[in-house]
Amino acid sequence: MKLGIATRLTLWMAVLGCGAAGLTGYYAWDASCRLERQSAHSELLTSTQVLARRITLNLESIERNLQVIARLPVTRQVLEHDRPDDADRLAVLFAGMLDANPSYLQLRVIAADRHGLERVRVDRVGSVPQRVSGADLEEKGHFPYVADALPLQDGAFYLSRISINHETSAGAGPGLPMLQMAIPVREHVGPALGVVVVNVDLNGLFRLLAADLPEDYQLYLANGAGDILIHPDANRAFAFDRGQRALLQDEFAPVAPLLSGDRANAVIDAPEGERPAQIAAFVAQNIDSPANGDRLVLGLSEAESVALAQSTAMGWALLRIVGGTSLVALLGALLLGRALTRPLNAMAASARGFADGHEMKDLPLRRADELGSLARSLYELQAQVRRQLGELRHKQDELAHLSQHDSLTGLANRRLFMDRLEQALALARRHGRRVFLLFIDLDDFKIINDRHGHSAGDEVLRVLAQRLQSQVRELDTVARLGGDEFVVLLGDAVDGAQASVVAHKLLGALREPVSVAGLALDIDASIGVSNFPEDGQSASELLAHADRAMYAIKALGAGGVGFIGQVMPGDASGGIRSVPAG
Ligand SMILES: Nc1nc2c(ncn2[C@@H]2O[C@H](COP(=O)(O)OP(=O)(O)OP(=O)(O)O)[C@@H](O)[C@H]2O)c(=O)[nH]1
Repeated sequence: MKLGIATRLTLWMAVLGCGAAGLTGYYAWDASCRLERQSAHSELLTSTQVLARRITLNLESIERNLQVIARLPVTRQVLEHDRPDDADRLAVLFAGMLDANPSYLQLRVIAADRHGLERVRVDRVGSVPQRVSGADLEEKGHFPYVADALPLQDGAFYLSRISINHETSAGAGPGLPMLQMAIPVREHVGPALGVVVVNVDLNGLFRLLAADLPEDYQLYLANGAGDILIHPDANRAFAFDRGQRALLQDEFAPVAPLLSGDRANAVIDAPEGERPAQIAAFVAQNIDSPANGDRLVLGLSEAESVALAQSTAMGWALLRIVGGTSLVALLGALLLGRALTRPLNAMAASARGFADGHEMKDLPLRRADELGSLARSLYELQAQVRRQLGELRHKQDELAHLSQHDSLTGLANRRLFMDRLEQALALARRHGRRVFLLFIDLDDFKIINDRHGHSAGDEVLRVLAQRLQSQVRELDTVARLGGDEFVVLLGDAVDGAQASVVAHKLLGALREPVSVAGLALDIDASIGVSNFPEDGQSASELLAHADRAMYAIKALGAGGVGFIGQVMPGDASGGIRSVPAG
């Protein structure tokens, strides 16, 4: 199928318009996605770093609280003297501290002697601090938070690994992920009297720390081996406690350098797998204590769809804009295509009309653009073609005239004369009319040429031709057969008398002197007359008889008019009858 300019133009413009709008939209959306992703990376990393810093600060705060308790005189007195009053006062303090610190599960003072007997202990039961006393107090000397903390220097503290609390006898937090911190209590010098121990609820601690983070952030925590401690999917946390293994580096491979200490942080674009695509940031945080150090890896993640929500919304908005722009481009292309092709079609129709002989009209001549220029060119072309056609017709007319007329005198030539004679004979046959033919030959014309020159002879021929023409009527035909021979066809002469009158009138006109180059030249002529139907039936027959009559007159030597047809016996002219003038 052949497409027109309008269709092709429309398609091209539509493709270009839609393509340009689509590319612009795509690159704008892509740039927006990249910027928003970078922004999400940066926000996540900063939030994770802030969270890690909060952990450190929180642990420092816990340590400070324990230091304060360890240095209280009442704490030492409880350990040294085991007086109930002191224990009561310390228990009230512990209850107040549990109230003030929701992540504290348990606060205890444990003696170094008596196998590490708990002296003062306050547990959190539900949300209420509750003192444990009397026979419910237990010996804890064999637990690391006692055994490892007692030898510590003043100011140092013990920090347990994060684990699930399996102390079945413990009044608070059984089965919960937990962190224990302990500080020795001593006089200025000498061995420790005991330890102050706090059990911290890990989940509670992180709930507090992460309370002001956006809701869609998900928290990860792993120990130095990569064991997951906190995970959005609770089933993956503390897998080692159930004899399984769930490692953060298995889920997020780029975390491995953080665990080995090669890197401090990592930002990850986790592709879609078991869960939707995520953006995550991880920070390694050393938890140093004189007794045992550990490394924690803390992470925050956000679903990519949430992180890039604005870009997604912008993508849809861009899609609508691109769709609208494409529609406008399509309409514009359609209108432009029509605007361009309508005048072109009109011009094409005009040109076709011109080819069929009509004048070109409705051309957009006043337009200032290329179409206007094309229209003006067409208009000029039309004018030129018309001019040239006119000239051609004129030349054709000239040629036609030349082919039928004598170039010297302008009279009809032999061909035209014979045509007219044939026509006249046909009419005469049909209407039963007569036709008279006069054959005129100038006498001694050669002498004029010889004496006065050929051009003078020409002038004489022209003058005499005009005289002949002026003496006959419009229906009659005067022709020059060549040289000094003329013929006259009398179209409506009815009889010989009328023909004779005309012949003598012509002879008289010829005999008038002709002025050439200041000379008055006398001319004479011999005229032979034949007529249809008496003297012949055909044109050539009539012409030959008129010629014969003319020669017969010429032979008499004095010019004049002679008729053929009525043979006069004994006439020396051989049937030629000389007709006297008038
Ligand atoms: N100037 C001029 N002379 C012509 C033209 N055509 C023929 N002639 C001359 O006309 C003359 C005709 O000569 P002829 O046929 O002998 O006739 P004539 O001299 O009139 O003699 P007769 O007919 O016997 O009276 C010749 O000299 C031709 O050269 C022409 O177009 N112009």
